[in-house]
Amino acid sequence: MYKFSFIGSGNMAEALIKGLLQQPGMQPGDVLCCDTDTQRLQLLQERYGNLATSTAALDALQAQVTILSVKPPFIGAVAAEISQGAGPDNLIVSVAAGIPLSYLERQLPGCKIIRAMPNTAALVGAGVTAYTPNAQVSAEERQQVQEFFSGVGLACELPEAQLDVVTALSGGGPAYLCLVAEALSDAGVRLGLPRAAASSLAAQVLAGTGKMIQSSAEHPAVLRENVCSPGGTTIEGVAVLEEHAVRGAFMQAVEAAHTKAQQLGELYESHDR
Ligand SMILES: NC(=O)C1=CN([C@@H]2O[C@H](COP(=O)(O)OP(=O)(O)OC[C@H]3O[C@@H](n4cnc5c(N)ncnc54)[C@H](O)[C@@H]3O)[C@@H](O)[C@H]2O)C=CC1
Ligand SMILES: O=C(O)[C@@H]1CCC=N1
Repeated sequence: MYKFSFIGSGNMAEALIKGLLQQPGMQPGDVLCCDTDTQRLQLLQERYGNLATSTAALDALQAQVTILSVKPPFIGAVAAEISQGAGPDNLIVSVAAGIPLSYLERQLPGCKIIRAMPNTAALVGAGVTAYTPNAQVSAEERQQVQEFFSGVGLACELPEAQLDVVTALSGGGPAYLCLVAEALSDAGVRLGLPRAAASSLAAQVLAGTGKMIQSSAEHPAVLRENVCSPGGTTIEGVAVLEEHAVRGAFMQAVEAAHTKAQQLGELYESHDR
C-alpha cells in the first residue's frame, strides 16, 4: 500500500510530492504517480528518485490517500476510470479548481472525498491549503488530510462555499506575486542592475516581506508606513502605484478568478460527466 498516489502528475502534484518528500520518514517509494504522459513520469523519477509510476489511473487506488490532480476538464474521465474500483475504503482528495463535492460524489458514489485547494508554494513547504470533507470522511481521516497538507505548509478546513474564494486568492496567489517579482526585477534592470542581482533582490523582498507580515503584530499598512519616510523616496513610488490603482487591480484580479471558479462549478453542478 502506497501512502499517497496522484492521478495527474503535473505542476501541482509535483509541488505536493516535493514538499512531502522533505518530511521525515517519507521515501519516494511511498508515492505512486499516475499520468498518461510517460515522459512526465520519467522526468519525475529523474528529479525525485524511485517514485512508483503507472499510466493506469486505477492503480492509484492502492494508496491510503489518492489525490486527483488532473485539470478540471479531465476530472470526469478520470472519475469514470476509477469508479470501477473505488469504494468506501478509498480516501480521494480532489485539488481541481471549481469542481464541487456534489459532482465528485455523483461520479464516485460511497467514497470518502475531500475537495481541497492547495498552492504551488507546497514545493518549498510554504503552501497553503483549505479543504472540505464530505460526510463519509471520519474525524481520523480529516486529521490524516490535515497532516498531509500541513506537512507542506498551512492547512485548514473551511466550508465548501468558501473554496472558490480560496482558489482565487491563495490558489492563484503565487502567479500574482511572481508577476510582481518579475516586474520589480525588470525595473531594476531598466535602471541598470544586472539581471541576476535584480531578480535576487526582488525575490528576497517578497520572501522577507511575507515573513515580516506573518511574524509582526502590526497591520501591513503600518509596515508599509514604516518604509515611507516623510519626503523620502518610497512614498514617491507608492504614489505612482496608487495613481495606477494597483490595489483595485489586485482586488479585481481575485474577483475575476473567483468568477471563473464559480462558472466552472456551475458547469459541473448540472453535468453528469
Ligand atoms: N497549478 C496550480 O497552481 C494549481 C493547480 N490546482 C489544480 O490542480 C490540477 C492540476 O493542475 P496542474 O498541475 O497545474 O496541471 P498540469 O497540466 O501541470 O498537470 C496535469 C497532469 O495530468 C495529466 N493527465 C491528463 N489526463 C490524465 C488522465 N486521464 N490520467 C492521468 N493523468 C492525466 C497530464 O499529463 C498532466 O501531467 C487542476 O485541477 C488545477 O485546478 C490547484 C491549485 C493550484
Ligand atoms: O489557474 C487555475 O485554474 C489553478 C487553480 C488555482 C491555481 N491554478
